[in-house]
Amino acid sequence: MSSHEPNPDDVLTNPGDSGLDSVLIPEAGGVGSGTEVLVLQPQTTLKLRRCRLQVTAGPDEGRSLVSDKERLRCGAHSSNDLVLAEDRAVSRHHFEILTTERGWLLVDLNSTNGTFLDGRRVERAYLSPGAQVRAGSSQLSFTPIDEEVTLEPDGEGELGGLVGESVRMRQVFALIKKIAPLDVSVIVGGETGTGKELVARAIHERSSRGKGPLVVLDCGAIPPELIESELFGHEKGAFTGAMTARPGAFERAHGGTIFLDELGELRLDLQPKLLRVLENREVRRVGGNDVLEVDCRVIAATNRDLVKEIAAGNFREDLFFRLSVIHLQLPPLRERREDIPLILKRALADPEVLARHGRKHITPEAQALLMAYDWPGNVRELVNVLSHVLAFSEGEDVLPQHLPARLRGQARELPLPFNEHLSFKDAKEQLLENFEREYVNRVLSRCEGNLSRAARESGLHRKSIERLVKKYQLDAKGMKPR
Ligand SMILES: Nc1ncnc2c1ncn2[C@@H]1O[C@H](COP(=O)(O)OP(=O)(O)OP(=O)(O)O)[C@@H](O)[C@H]1O
Repeated sequence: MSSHEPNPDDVLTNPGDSGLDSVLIPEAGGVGSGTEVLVLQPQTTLKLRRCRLQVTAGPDEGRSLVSDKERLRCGAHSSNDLVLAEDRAVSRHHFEILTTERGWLLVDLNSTNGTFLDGRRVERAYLSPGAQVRAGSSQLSFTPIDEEVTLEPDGEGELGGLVGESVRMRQVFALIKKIAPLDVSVIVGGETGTGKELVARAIHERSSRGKGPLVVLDCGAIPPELIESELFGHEKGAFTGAMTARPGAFERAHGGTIFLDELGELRLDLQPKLLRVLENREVRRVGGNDVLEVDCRVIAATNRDLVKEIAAGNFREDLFFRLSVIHLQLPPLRERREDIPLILKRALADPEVLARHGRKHITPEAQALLMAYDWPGNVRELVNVLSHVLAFSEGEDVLPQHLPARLRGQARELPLPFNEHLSFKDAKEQLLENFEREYVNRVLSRCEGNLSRAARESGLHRKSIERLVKKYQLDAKGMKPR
């Protein structure tokens, strides 16, 4: 795996930090030593791990493969990723290359004639760039390819059910489009109701597995004693109540994607079992003897800070490492309030809503209250409030009095959002920074990213606006009308 050179303008932080969009690029040594989290800002680059395997001599000379798979198999059988069909001395499944936390691991699959690395027979060995592998009469050369992709906010204000025109959501859309075709695991973080499941669906639908199944398993909602059989399935009579055999979520997701919601709730003793499935791509049903091969992409969601959970001993670092090839953090709604009008507009234009409630209009006063509220339940809460309002408001106009009391109460006396647990100086500094960021963001959005106009309207010097834009890494360009 490549080492990541941070750009001086990048901000390094923890994935749990207040909803910053982030791409996590695990480094050798794992979470404790050197894991970097790169805050995804406009024009931030995303590093992708790929490798090339090329047959340089032997009957299949000229064949090659570029892959981003976590496990890449090579052999004579057609089910391998790289098929050496002509070489009679190659076994059906000869060797595989695994992406591990320490690098690319070459593993011989009990081949008849052995696997050789740089001339020496090996069972397991790490590959370095340019390594020469021999299988049967074939010589192969291995090259890691680290691709850097620049991610700019997407031009669209929605993607697969997700709505949002804020720079941060459009960055999320760009990231989804980029990573969907890659067959890598993803962890989606974010508070409850921020759209983690929608992200998983969008990734699945845009991947090569999109026509296959998407199996959703909520690790937090299943009784602890059933989770193992839900994940891996069970045979008839495996435990009291197992009247019939049942395939588990992994088996049902074969050829598609498994979405493990609330991964942070998964019991510690089950975590090694999950890791084993991910590494071997095989499951054994509870009470069963047969080993079943499963081929599915894993997307996991959590609203817990898994790095903190690892430090507290509640989550296994190796499992986290395995799953977090890409870590996408969704921002809470209160940090992208500018998305609220579009979410409301889309919801009101929904044909079902129109058929049931007719045309509705949210008055500017009601919209101001909706924009001022903090939405601890995020978009889910917003959608719920809207359905409540539609059910109880008569006439076309939605007025402030139609909104739940908690929204009206908060706007009357908006508390100063400071943290009293910090020292006075630090709390004041944090409050000021939040104010600066929010103020400049709003002025720039209003002025469609035009710095001179924003300077005029705010009474600030253009240089000061530029300094603040840089300090908070705001995307003035991305605020242009689309
Ligand atoms: N950006 C968005 N645009 C439109 N609707 C959204 C958006 N984000 C979430 N929603 C809606 O909010 C609700 C909750 O979304 P979802 O289940 O994906 O959230 P979640 O983060 O997985 O929640 P939880 O952590 O509680 O499982 C759904 O009704 C979904 O359609």
